[in-house]
Amino acid sequence: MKILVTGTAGQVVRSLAERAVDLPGVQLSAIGRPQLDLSDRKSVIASIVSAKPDVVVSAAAYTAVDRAEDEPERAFAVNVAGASAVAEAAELIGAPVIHLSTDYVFAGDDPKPYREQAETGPKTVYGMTKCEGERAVAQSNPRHVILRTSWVYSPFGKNFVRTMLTLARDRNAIPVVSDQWGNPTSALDLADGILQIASNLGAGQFGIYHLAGAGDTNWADFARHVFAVSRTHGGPFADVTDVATSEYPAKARRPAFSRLCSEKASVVFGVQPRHWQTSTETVVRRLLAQDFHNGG
Ligand SMILES: NC(=O)C1=CN([C@@H]2O[C@H](COP(=O)(O)OP(=O)(O)OC[C@H]3O[C@@H](n4cnc5c(N)ncnc54)[C@H](O)[C@@H]3O)[C@@H](O)[C@H]2O)C=CC1
Repeated sequence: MKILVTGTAGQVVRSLAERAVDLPGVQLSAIGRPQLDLSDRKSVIASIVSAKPDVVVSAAAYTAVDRAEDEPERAFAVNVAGASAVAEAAELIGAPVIHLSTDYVFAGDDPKPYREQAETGPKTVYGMTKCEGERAVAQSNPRHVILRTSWVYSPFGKNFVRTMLTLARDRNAIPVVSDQWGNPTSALDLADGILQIASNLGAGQFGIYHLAGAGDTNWADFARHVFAVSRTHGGPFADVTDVATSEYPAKARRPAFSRLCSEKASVVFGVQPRHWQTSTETVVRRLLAQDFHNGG
């Protein structure tokens, strides 16, 4: 099976590349700028059609949540028109598309874990682009799996776990928001799930799914766990001070509740995400083993 992933540098694509290496019968390739630029429809269609994969994973996106508030046109162009072009290109060659989306499509005011059919109501430009992107993908290719995930971290690129470890090198105490709740998701676990879905995808299974780490937490407790693991392994650690969202202004409003219920993906595809604490341990250990403060 030939899997083509959009983007070459993102956390999810790098995790997919790593996890696919040992999978028999799977050939995974990644394509990003300049050959495939989501803001240039022609480049998207041409590069995907010429690669002729069996499955397309649409992982590249405009992911700068705060910056999107200042440049909505660019964010919409990439996350709606770009995502739509990826799905359309897959449709042209008869391939299904697995498209990554986010908890930001929800308003974030419901403490219960969101199920797939829950009403969307994004509060940020990024969330609006991803929400509209989902609709565009579904319209462009009926053979789609829209996979919403949340709080992604990994040994690669910029993410919360790397940021905490980097900050702890120079500080004894770090203020972290404690009133936003969600499911931290290791991109490595997400990659395993995506590969499992890609290998088992059949008629009747297309649609929207949630796939996030098991268990939930808030950012402050997430940071505490990162430091507990890091300390055990001789890495940097700091005291975490609880901070309210209202004391920590950001351009884009963060959802208070981002919990995703991943039961449907588990029932339909047999995908069982690991507990976030277990996966955090794996990622912290890997970050400590590399030069983590240099951006990965
Ligand atoms: N990082 C997170 O916490 C979460 C991410 N997601 C979604 O998961 C997917 C993957 O996220 P990550 O790997 O964490 O993102 P990332 O920010 O690590 O990587 C994004 C990738 O998209 C590429 N890209 C950006 N603009 C592009 C363009 N115009 N043309 C081609 N490539 C372009 C970048 O070069 C990069 O390789 C995205 O769809 C994102 O919206 C969903 C929920 C949470």
